[in-house]
Amino acid sequence: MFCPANCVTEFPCELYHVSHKVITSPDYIAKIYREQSQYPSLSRADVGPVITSQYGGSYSNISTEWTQQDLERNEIVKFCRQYIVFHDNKSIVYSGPSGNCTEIKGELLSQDSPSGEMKAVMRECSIKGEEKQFLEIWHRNRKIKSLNLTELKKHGKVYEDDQFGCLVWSHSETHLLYVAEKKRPKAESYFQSGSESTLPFQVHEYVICKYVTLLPQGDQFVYYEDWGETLVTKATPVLCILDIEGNNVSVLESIPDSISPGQAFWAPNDTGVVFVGWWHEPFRLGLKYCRNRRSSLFYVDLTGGKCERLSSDSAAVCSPRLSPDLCRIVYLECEVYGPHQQCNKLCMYDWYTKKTTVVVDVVKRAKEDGFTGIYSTVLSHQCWSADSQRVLVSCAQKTSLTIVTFSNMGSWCLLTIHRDLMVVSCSSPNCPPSLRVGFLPVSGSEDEMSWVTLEEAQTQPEIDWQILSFTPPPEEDNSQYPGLDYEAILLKPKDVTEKTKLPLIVNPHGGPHSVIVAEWLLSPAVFCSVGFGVLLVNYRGSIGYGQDSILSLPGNVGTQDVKDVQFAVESVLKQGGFDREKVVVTGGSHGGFLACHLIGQYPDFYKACAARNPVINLASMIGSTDIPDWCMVEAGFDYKTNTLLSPAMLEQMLNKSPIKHVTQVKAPVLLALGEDDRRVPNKQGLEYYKSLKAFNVPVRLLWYPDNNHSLSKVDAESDGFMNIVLWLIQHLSL
Ligand SMILES: CSCC[C@H](NC=O)C(=O)N[C@@H](CO)C(=O)O
Repeated sequence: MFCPANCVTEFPCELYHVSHKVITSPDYIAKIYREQSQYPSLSRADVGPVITSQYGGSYSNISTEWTQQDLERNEIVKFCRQYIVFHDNKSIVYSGPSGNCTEIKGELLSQDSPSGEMKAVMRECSIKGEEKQFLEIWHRNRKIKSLNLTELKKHGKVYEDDQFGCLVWSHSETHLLYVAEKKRPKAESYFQSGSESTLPFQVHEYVICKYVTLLPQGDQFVYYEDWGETLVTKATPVLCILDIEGNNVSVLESIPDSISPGQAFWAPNDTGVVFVGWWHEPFRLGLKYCRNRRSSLFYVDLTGGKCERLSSDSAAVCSPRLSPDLCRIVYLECEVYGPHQQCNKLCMYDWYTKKTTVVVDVVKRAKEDGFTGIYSTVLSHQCWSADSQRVLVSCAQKTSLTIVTFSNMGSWCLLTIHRDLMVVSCSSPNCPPSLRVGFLPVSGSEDEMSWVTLEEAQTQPEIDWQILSFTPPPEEDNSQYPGLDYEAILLKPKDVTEKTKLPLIVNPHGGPHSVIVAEWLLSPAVFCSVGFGVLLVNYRGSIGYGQDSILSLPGNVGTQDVKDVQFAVESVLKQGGFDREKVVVTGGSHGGFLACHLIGQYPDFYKACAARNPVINLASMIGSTDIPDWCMVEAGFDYKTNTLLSPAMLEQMLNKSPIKHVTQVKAPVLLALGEDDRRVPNKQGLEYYKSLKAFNVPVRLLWYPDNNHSLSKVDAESDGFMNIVLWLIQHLSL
């Protein structure tokens, strides 16, 4: 085998180990990528009912779902694995896998019934080339029902997304609740309708066909507003109920026309349905990554059909979860508009007294206990302790993803909790996700938590990482929000000799109100294994550091965030170990905005840049993105749906944009754009591409058809990674 560091000696050679020269062989880099992309992520876990064996011991079955890139098939595969956990309801006696992995195909949604006796599956499959959706009921070892929802024509496609979608058993296990697109009347043209002679008669602009359905003529090309990035096929959701015994699907009609329902579940005693309703008037704004959309909790009574609002009508809510004693509902609430992700309140609605209390309030700044607030975008579907007294929330706490107080390093994500048996995914930048279980200790003894590992993960011995803290220099302090610190995660190859000077990749996250937590991250891990240092910066404005940090950024984008990143990089360079002549910057979306700002504002500092779907010009983006409010808020204005843009506002947006500095840019730029990006339309990247060309800056543009903002399809992600790493190697002359 040849040395991946491209020297002539036999591998592993001294050069590779001692000087940690960057691996430059594309084949070898691809090999590392392939290996590290094979570590799967945990996407879900369900705990079955407690079973008492004939020998008296108790056990629970745990079913887990994982996802993994399949580079050969060019798709993300989903598979499941079962485990058995023997316990005494307080501690685990014995545990282990109860079989091998099985790939899951065609399942849009699935849910076990509360007793664990049955399972419902929403399945999509192709029959004679046509996509059909089925709702299946499984009982023990057989499928007892398979309802062809497509043929039934009660509604359009079923919603399988995290925003609206659900598949929920009634407490009685007789009905199933789900969300689907509202049925659209098949529109006819005025000229190419079936045939005039077969149409019986015409009433105004409608045609009564077969005396039953109204077919609107001329509506064929009417625009349906959708819910934006990743939700482009979703416009008008409706709540649907299947009566299992009667094989009957009904669509709930009594929901106000001005709201779109989702995240539904059955009310206590199955008297009705509780759901989140998003207001969509005067028009829909994108929902993906946008927690700040006006929405409330509603209850629709199934006997009288009355629909009532249970929470404030001027807030944004999500993730309502009913307690095991069926008495209370907890949910997350935050402000409407403003930053897209914010610190949440954890609210609780008492079903019987109809009173709402705030369990955890917004945290402006961490107090002595260090708690920085709740930043989750979703609560685990099962998040209550068995006694309905405690709620478990996993959320960013600075750079850690933490479950309440149970961990300090790395990231812990609660997958589920059932009768106090918790299932978590646990990872860190040098260790892929492992699966652990443990019983929630009694209240007050949470520190005594002990975990059992069901699925071990291999620590990557070549990766070292640490969390760094920064205090901005006095001239960069924010006078309105003074004294805010921020952090970064630094990954570097292990066992580097003292003399070695590593190249450094700077990577600020997107959002900007998001965070990079210390979890397993594929690209940084591969960059590090290839021989780069990687600095992931959580500049002021990131979530997980208190609401004040978030609020410090709008109006200051392009300056405060840029300077925070630059200060972090300079501080790391001062520590030594990195080559200041070999610093490059990468980023996606707002991270791409920062990357392009950095090469414009520090033209001699960065030697190359790679940006995925970057925001380039706020003024030209506001008319085409699915979230125009983002452009106004980040540029420092309040958003109203009826605001008319003035030249002064557009000027301010332009002044805060990377395009403003394009004439200074020297670093060669690699752009990766998604053809179907609705969030940062590819015209943004194209605008930059043309400007760079005009100013003779080397630029290469990668265009990914059938990809949206995240460029996360397997071929786009893997091709993007290889192109980026080779672009950086080329322009650093490694
Ligand atoms: C109008 S696009 C604003 C940037 C975008 N924010 C929200 O969607 C962004 O930076 N997205 C991040 C994720 O938060 C990304 O990495 O795509």
